[in-house]
Amino acid sequence: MSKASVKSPPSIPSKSVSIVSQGKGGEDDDEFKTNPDFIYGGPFITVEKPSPLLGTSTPINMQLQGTFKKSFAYYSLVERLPIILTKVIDYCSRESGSIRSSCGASDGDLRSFINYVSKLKNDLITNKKYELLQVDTPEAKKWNEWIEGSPNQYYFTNIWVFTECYVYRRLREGCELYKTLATFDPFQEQKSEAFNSTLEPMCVVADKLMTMLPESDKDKRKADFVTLMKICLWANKCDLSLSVGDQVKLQDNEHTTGIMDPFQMITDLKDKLLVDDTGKAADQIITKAENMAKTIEGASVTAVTPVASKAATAEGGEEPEPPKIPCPAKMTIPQAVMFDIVCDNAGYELFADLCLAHFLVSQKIVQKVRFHVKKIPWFVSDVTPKDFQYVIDQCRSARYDKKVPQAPKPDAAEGEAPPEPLVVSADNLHRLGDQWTQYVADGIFIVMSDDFWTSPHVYKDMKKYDYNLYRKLQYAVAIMFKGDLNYRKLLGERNCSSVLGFEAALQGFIPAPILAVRTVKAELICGLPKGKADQISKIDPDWMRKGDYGVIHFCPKAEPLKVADRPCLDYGDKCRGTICPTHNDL
Ligand SMILES: O=P(O)(O)OC[C@@]1(O)O[C@H](CO)[C@@H](O)[C@@H]1O
Repeated sequence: MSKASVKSPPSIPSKSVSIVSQGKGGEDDDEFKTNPDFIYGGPFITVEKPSPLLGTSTPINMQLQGTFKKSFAYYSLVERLPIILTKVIDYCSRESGSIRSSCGASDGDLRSFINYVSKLKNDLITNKKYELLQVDTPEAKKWNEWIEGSPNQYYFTNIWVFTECYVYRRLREGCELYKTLATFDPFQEQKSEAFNSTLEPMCVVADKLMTMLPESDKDKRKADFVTLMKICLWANKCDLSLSVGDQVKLQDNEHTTGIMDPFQMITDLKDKLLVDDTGKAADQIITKAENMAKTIEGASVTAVTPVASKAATAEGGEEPEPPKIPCPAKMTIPQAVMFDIVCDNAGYELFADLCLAHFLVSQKIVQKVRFHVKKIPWFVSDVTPKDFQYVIDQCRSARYDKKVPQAPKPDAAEGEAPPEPLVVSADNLHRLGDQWTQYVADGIFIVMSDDFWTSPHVYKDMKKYDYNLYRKLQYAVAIMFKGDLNYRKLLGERNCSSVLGFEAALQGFIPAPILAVRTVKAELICGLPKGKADQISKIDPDWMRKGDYGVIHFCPKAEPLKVADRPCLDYGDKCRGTICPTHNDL
């Protein structure tokens, strides 16, 4: 069976880039040389400075950083991220005509953007100090506070996740600086190509999902829930940042049937699923959802309905004001049973998430699903609100037809008709796309894009930086965090012991029960049996860098939902104590 076409990074990081020193560093960095950034005793005399880098991998319990030259963080900063930026530059140069006409951007704007990205790339590879954002928005101001408050403000020696997020935020600023490029997504083309290249597995999953939607008995419902979590897991292989923008081919199992079948992939990759909490998660989420539904129903019977007030319309008539709900800061019972998905990649991975969401709604396990996406283009293929709409629209209109003739059975009688060919078509994909459009219109699928998801902060600090979002997450029956970046943030970007339990690894971040569904693409992991990590390292020393292995952790614990000790942040003065204007996301 051939492997996914994700490029394997070398285990020894490249030596092609020499990084300019900015601080005190380790002794064992033999290749480190500085550029002559000042002239001492004559021109072109190289000045040796102590290197800030260390020739080690990330020590246990340290946060991941480019400082450690044998780590994937270092390799990513020295090789992958510069390639991603170079591809943006190439794309803007190659497609300048079409970009200019679709955005209405001038040649000058596009050239300035290209220069901005080139400088950003140069600053990264030469380990310059971060620059502050220039755009004047409240969100950019917050970023500047975080940068200035950061104990280390250099690309390689700050925490890896901070630097990576900073680079994507800067890339965004490169667009924001030019009005005509304000909505330009430099990764749009790659995301569209990725979607088109996975139509076949989407059709296969759509066909099977149709059989999972009618109300089913307890055992089938659980089995289907488990299967869909695993479909979601392996869909996380489709990540264009790990592949530096190259298209990712899912595990190739076509040789068996002539069709790329994600369900077969679950069986094929069984041994690569290192932590499998799916059974426990399915049971506990279903039970919690049933209890929550009863509580909500009970509360709505006893609740005093707020008096429907009337507002004067311009014509002098009266119009009922939109319904009001209890202030989220005071509310201790959710308005609906909701499942939250903190999304990762667009394309096939988002499609898989939508399938799970559809299943949960159809089986009446939950009433709503909230999708948390990124407000701006992020880590190449992360979902933005536009991508969310794009994936649904493309499902509605996709064209796919494939007939695969099947070989006659070896024991077929003479003259027996050959088996029917296998047919893959987009018919069910269209149906799903239509249904999802309706779910969005009806507020059953809710798309949220809070700024926090594109901040550099790890999740144990969410309460401190975005209490409001933390509070909203508390209303969920469970939250599924997708992918590697979310996993890194869940674990605080810390190289904890691989045997540390998932709950302990979360360091107190438990707004609701958490389901982490991630293929392993960075050097941190928890919840493994003793000796397992070493055993896999012997088989493949680079196993944590390629997305070949996966984990599905579940932590059932959640912080109890009490009246908040802070005021309503969403509506400020408009919040009248216990009643707030409608939240469309609660
Ligand atoms: O979150 P995702 O899409 O699963 O992975 C994101 C990712 O590609 O980006 C990071 C480095 O850029 C790695 O940790 C990880 O491999």
